[in-house]
Amino acid sequence: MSKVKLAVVYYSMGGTNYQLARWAEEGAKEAGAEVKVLKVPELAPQSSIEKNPIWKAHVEATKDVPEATPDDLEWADAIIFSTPTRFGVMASQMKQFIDLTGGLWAEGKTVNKVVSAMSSAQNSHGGQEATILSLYTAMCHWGAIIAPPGYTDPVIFGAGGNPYGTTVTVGQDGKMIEDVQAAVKHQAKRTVTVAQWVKNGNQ
Ligand SMILES: Cc1cc2nc3c(=O)[nH]c(=O)nc-3n(C[C@H](O)[C@H](O)[C@H](O)COP(=O)(O)O)c2cc1C
Repeated sequence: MSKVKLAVVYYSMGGTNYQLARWAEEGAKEAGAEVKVLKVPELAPQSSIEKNPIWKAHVEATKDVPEATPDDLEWADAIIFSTPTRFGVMASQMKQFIDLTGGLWAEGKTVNKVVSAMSSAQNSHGGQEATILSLYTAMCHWGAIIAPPGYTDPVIFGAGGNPYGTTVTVGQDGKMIEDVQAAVKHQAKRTVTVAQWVKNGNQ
């Protein structure tokens, strides 16, 4: 059986979704996948980043994380997305990245990618599910196979119980107020498992 190739594609301003992406990487590696953690390209003007010390520090801390490209999606059997909730939908940086996959889509190369999504928001009911669904809507157009966690493991109940994908609430100080590490790792393992079925199921 050949190894599942997983791309964890994230956007983060303050580090939350970056941390979710790293936990997903750990979970997927434990499940035997080959993993790339990739950030989507920034769209905000440098002047906005400079005015926000937390944002500026995060950009600096993650400067060595490679930027995601459509080639990475072609490489991947599975993709886990992680994006902050922004006015109830995915961050524009993530949407722009998805919008640049039109060429891959036209060649039929987005079909049967196994996908799953995670998010964070400042309020416990601030639009997390809507954000994940905004990603899953685009995934239907890709012809991707959406692998939500559902309630496939008890850890989900201990992490806010979101069956659409792991989500976490961040306080005013930018720190996560729930412990979702185990839920993220479970979601990553499940994504790899489903991708394994799709990739090797006919062998
Ligand atoms: C422009 C903007 C819009 C946001 N919209 C929402 C929102 O609709 N609901 C919410 O609870 N939090 C909202 N937030 C807070 C972000 O979701 C929160 O800062 C983010 O999840 C932190 O993730 P990060 O550390 O990876 O950047 C918003 C933040 C910004 C900057």
